[in-house]
This record gives sequence, structure tokens and C-alpha cells, in this order.
Amino acid sequence: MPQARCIAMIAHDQKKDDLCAFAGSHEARLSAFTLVATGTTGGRIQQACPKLTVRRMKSGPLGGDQQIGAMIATGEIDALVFFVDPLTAMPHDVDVKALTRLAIVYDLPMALNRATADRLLRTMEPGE
Ligand SMILES: O=C(CO)COP(=O)(O)O
Repeated sequence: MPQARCIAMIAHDQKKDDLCAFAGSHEARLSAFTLVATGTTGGRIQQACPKLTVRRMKSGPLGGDQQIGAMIATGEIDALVFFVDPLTAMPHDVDVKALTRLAIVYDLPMALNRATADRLLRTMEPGE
């Protein structure tokens, strides 16, 4: 099983409820990892799952996606759970694309929807 320390979690507005439900149903497992999130997503996860500690970066449209992309480039993130909304135009679409691009460049496990995130989390072992 691949070992991981830090999981980044992000959701667009229409997908935040889904991500909170995902976090709630995996709360015990997620508590073994360091969690980082974009600002609003992180706040929502903490409200939904008070036992989880989430490091909150800036909100996505204000640079949070880029901050998390930079953390991928510096090797600080081991997996990305990003519930994207494919039905809404985003002013920061280029940031979203840059983030998912870096996840691909660095061959990071990346789940873009709930079905994949459930399967991904089951395969991940908390590392040192
Ligand atoms: O826009 C986002 C990802 O592209 C998410 O940002 P927030 O978590 O701040 O809403």
C-alpha cells in the first residue's frame, strides 16, 4: 500500500456538501493524515468534522489552488482529493487547470470525484 502523510482536499462550491459527506464518512481514517485545504473548503470540513485538523490556505479564487500546487511541486502533498464542478464556469479556471496539471506532472494520486476518492483512500496507508 502506498504511504502518505499529507492529503490536500478541495471542493468547488456545488461540491462542498459532497466533500463534507466524504470527510464525515472517513473521519477516523482521515485523522491519521495531515490535511490541507483551500480556505472555504477547509472551514466547511472543520465544521462538519470537528475531530479533523485542517490547515487552511487561501480561498481557491484568491490563490489557494496555486498555494496547494506549489506544495505539490515541493513534495509536501502526497494525494489530492479535488471535487470539481464541471457544470459551472470559474473565474480562476486557469488555477484549477494548473493545479491538476501539477498533480499529473508529479504523478500524484488524484481523485476528482467521490467514487474515486473512496477507492483512493482505501488504498492509502498513513506514513511517517
Ligand atoms: O475554488 C476552489 C478550488 O478551485 C476552492 O476554493 P475554496 O475552498 O476557498 O472555496
